[in-house]
Amino acid sequence: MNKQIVLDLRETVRTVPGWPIEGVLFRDLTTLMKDPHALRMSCDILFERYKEKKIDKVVGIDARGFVFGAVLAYKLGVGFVPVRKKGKLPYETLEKSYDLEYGSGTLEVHRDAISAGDKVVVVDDLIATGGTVSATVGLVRELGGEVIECSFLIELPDLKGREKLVGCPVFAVMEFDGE
Ligand SMILES: O=P(O)(O)OC[C@H]1O[C@H](OP(=O)(O)OP(=O)(O)O)[C@H](O)[C@@H]1O
Ligand SMILES: Nc1ncnc2[nH]cnc12
Repeated sequence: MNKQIVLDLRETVRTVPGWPIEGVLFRDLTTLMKDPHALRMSCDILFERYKEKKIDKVVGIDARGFVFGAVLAYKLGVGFVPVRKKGKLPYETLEKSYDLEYGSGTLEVHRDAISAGDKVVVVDDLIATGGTVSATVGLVRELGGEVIECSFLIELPDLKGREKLVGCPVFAVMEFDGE
């Protein structure tokens, strides 16, 4: 019988102060990802949460949302849709601009990636100000998709990101304060 591995996932996240700009406490998930038990536990938590929800597609946000989103899609047996930083997708796209904790940007999705009525879960590694995910939810809804929930490994509650997601449930595996 497999020995159960009890692990505090929070301890596998590395904090890097002052990156990419002064004043930011960067929560680095590469240390969680390189730990096989932490990676598996994180992905299993997401799978258990959505396995009965009749999800049609997982939307993952460039770039760190691709890691967890693709695993979730594989485990659910559904398709994966990448929402990418502007200029990376080759076919017809829809785009939205957004602000985040340390900058701004534009996200794109292929216009044919989501069909009207698709039940979608949006996955990213982290929600801070919520700018990135609210732009993503806007793209999914414009294509006729229904966002069942936005799902993260980490929420930074001090930055009040979930307040930007009106009418959209938010789930996070862990929370980290600003200090
Ligand atoms: O809630 P917000 O304030 O919008 O911030 C959260 C976003 O910031 C990070 O991505 P980043 O833009 O640094 O890109 P990366 O995943 O390519 O590193 C993170 O992966 C989220 O996508
Ligand atoms: N503090 C933070 N750590 C990691 N990723 C982020 N994205 C936005 N803010 C972040």
